[in-house]
Amino acid sequence: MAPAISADSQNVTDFVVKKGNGIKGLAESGLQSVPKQYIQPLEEQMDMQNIVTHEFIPVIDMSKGDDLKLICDAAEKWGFFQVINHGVPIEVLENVKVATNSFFGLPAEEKLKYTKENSVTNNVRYGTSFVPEAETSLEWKDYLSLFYTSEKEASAFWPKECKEQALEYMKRSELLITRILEALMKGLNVTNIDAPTSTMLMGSKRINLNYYPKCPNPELTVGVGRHSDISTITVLLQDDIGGLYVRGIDGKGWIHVPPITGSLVINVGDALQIISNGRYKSIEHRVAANGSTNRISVPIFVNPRPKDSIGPLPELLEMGEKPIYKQVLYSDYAKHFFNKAHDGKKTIDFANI
Ligand SMILES: O=C(O)CCC(=O)C(=O)O
Ligand SMILES: [Fe+2]
Repeated sequence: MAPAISADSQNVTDFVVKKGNGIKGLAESGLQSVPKQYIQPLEEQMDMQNIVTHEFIPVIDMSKGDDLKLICDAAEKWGFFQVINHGVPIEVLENVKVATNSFFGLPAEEKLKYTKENSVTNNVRYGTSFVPEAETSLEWKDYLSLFYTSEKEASAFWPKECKEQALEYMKRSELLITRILEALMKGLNVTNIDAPTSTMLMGSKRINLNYYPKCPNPELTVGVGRHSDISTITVLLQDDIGGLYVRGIDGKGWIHVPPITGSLVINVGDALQIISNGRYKSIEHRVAANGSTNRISVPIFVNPRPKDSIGPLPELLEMGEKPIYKQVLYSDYAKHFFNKAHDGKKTIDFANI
């Protein structure tokens, strides 16, 4: 099939970014090769020589009663783990995947209503890549990002194709999130989580619906470039396709996070690395593009509130630890992250002392 649009750069940007077709629309137009703005520099392309196959991120069974130490050890060593028997019903997970496909299945003119230019609220955003205006190479991904403020606002503004399912997934994950954060705090000898600590750990939430269309040259581009999340923790639902890679513990190589039906991937974000004074690690990760099939994922980013100031917990400093991060306003930290292309672990330098 001939491409519906010419490969001219301006045309591609117009079609994908401005007209709301997304990279999904472009991929479905029958394109034979990735347009040049999607070609990543050689050092960012996925090199299969760099895949570590003898190491695995832990899988923790939350029903066994021995999860506390396993969670803390995994967060310290790997920054990533998967949980099974976590209490979030499988139908809730299946429903949010179906809803993700429903949203991205909408015609471009419907999705266009939620772009940065058109959305009636900053808290609902449909977009493509990460920050197209700041990136030299684009990422092969479309997304819908939903910042939760209240049930009322979500009911009024979230797209009807995914509103209920996304809200249900968020609500049903709350207990799991609390349990994991409490375990992580216990690991730091913080047993009394007071109100300010609680809001710093989980005062706000953002849910993203990610869509990675099938790609004609997956080796040349990326689904998501190397980055660490800026959350305290991220709860990620992925489908059964695979493609998420996590930096190995020695900083070398990439470890695949294999899809496990019914599981959720948990990772530490920069905010928790800062709050824990470097004890828990926010590990770099990336998503490969796929040459044979579409992929979806649905992360919940558990965050401080924008107006919260974050820094190493006073309890740690009182125990004699020397702070390695300063206090930063979370909204400043987030702004720093969202104003530039993904750049691995560099974001956290913003909070270095
Ligand atoms: O799609 C995935 O598996 C991960 C996505 C991701 O890293 C992110 O949205 O921050
Ligand atoms: Fe991420």
